Amino acid sequence: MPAVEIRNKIHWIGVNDHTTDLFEGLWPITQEGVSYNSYLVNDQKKAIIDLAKSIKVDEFFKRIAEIVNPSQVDYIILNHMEPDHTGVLRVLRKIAPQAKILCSPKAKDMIQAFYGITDQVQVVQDGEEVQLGELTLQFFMTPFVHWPETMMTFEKINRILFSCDAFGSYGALRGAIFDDECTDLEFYQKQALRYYANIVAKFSAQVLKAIEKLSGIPVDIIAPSHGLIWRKNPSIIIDLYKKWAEYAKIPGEPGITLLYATMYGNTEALMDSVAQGISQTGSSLEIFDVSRIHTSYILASLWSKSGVIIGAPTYENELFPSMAHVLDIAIRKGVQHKKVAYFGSYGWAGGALRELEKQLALLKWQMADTLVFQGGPSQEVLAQGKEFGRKFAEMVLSGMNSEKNG
Ligand SMILES: Cc1cc2nc3c(=O)[nH]c(=O)nc-3n(C[C@H](O)[C@H](O)[C@H](O)COP(=O)(O)O)c2cc1C
Repeated sequence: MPAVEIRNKIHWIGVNDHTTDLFEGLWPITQEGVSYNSYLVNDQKKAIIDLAKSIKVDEFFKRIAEIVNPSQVDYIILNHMEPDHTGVLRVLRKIAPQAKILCSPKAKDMIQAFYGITDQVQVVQDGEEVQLGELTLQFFMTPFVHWPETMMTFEKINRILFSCDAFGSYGALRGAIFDDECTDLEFYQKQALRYYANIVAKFSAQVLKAIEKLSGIPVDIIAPSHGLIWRKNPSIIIDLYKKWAEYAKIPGEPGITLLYATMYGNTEALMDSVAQGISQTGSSLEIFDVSRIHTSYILASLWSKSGVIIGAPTYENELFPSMAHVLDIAIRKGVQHKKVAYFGSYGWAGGALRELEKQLALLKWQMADTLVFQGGPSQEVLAQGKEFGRKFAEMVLSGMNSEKNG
């Protein structure tokens, strides 16, 4: 996709990545892709704000060359050191050795550690400004959104906030780079939530701090490093980020994530009854077979919904491994404050619940109900399952004030 003018003298010079299967080596993007948004300010001085992953080197330099000769770049602004934004730095340094790298105090050592670059690195302080001619860039430290060295860059005349990972999403750009040109905002909002739950959620307290810190700045356009540029309605993505960051402190919106795993269909049979019971209440419901659906997608649901139902059989005296894995990732990502219920089949002595309770203690999720059964579910157990789902969903919908009953 060729460079796109955002405002006079300011261009998007990003690249789409359709070949990386796992973002950060972990999160699937085979279907969705991702963009590495980079920006060129072509004033008396020329500045590039954030770069791209090294595999996109050819395309990236072609994009710069559409606007300026890459050797004439004066400033390279690194908001964040993660290699999806800095991977082409060594090449750019070779092409434009005179260009000054501007970065946060914490990023200086990291530039040396990641790329062996020490000269022409200039640290900027919180609030510091750099005049490029008509346009002025101002820097704001936003630590841990997403790494400790992260900062954001604000162009004062056009009021554009180059926010790096904050307000970003998975999803390659499909021709439209602006929110007002995009015919499928829902796709990017969904991918923004998945991106948030996978990558940013752990730092929700710092996200809220950053939003609060920047609230006094008159922002017209949010230009993140991944996904759409929000120029018509930046408040949409700001409000979503605020809401998602708050979910680190509260259970989330009323609704249920139903996770299940099954070897021979016994637990799955009960899952259908449980889902039937839930659906009678009108509660929102997302169902995931945890052995087949990647945790990346499950985390988005877990992060945003207040209730979780776990259906899994006993496996070698413990919880079924793929369920234990999902919950382990939820522990690492700090998914907390949920109400939870468990059901599952066992063959002779059970044991899944024992291990689950250890994980729930780490998650600080509150167990509301359990339903364990031996072998296949009888008609009676299926009826109990339906009731179990209905009762739990009603509790979730009513704000989850009911006491523990399992
Ligand atoms: C590899 C394997 C290990 C199992 N380990 C246990 C166990 O330790 N304790 C137990 O009570 N049942 C155990 N079972 C039996 C299952 O829990 C039982 O078959 C259950 O009905 C399976 O539910 P599903 O059809 O939903 O997978 C095991 C089954 C398999 C295949």
